[in-house]
Amino acid sequence: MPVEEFVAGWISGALGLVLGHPFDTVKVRLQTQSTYRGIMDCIVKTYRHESLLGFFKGMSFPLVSIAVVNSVLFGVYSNVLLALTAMSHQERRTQLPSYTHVFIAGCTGGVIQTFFLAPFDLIKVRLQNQTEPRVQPGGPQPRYRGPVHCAATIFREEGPRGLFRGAWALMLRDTPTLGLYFVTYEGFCHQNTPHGQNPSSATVLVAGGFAGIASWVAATPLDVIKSRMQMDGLRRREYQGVLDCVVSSFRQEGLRVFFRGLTINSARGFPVNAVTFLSYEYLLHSWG
Ligand SMILES: CN(C)C(=N)NCCC[C@H](N)C(=O)O
Repeated sequence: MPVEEFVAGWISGALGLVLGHPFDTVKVRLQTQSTYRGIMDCIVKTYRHESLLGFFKGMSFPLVSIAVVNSVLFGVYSNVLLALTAMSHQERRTQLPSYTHVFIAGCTGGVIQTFFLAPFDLIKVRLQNQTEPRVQPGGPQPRYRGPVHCAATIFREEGPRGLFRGAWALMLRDTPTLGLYFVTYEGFCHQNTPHGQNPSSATVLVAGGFAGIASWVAATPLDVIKSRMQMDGLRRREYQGVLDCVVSSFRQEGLRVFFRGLTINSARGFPVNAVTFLSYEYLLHSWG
């Protein structure tokens, strides 16, 4: 099992995360809180109330975890594709495997990375939704004092299964969309690269960006449900499950609720994944 894909996935995922975390914080707040009138209102209030640091709340954990998650995602994808097509990463650069095999490998990576992502994503969402300004001595203490305290508090108050709250919604969100993610990337690279050559850096950047947009547009409806399921259980349980959350959200807020965060997901998805794929390809090429 080639290890370099896992390491390249680790490094490229961390680079993409730092670039995209402020977008992600605004998105999560728009999806789970009704106090903001829109993206700009959320950005202005967050900056005014919490300074620039407010946009980076909940990032320390994902910086560790996204590296692991991205490592698992790219490593599993690449090795499943190797098993399906008997083509190495380098061979695949010049000879496109079937879209079916790419989709299957992407979905497999999506399922497996969920097990690693679920607890970390839960902690990220819980911390991102804490809108208190930086703690002043004697001021109101936020519920969670940091990622480790958040994990310990969830474990104590909601039990070990509490750390996997929203995991089913996360798996339903990520499995098909990660298949689409890799199909979009591989297809765009193949369509825009002369036969037998490696894609240029510009092609990889644009292909990665489009893959990010395509996957996040498809993922946004379940992304909203996932975030709401993760915030459920903080006080009294509001939802009996994913389907109940979907029906209840639709009944209360209409179809538009499933597209909350779509703009910001798309705006974030392009640069984050352009950087992720470019660094991933660069690292594998340099380790060639
Ligand atoms: C749920 N969806 C759509 C995805 N996970 N798409 C793959 C992009 C992953 C990347 N680390 C990012 O955060 O954009």
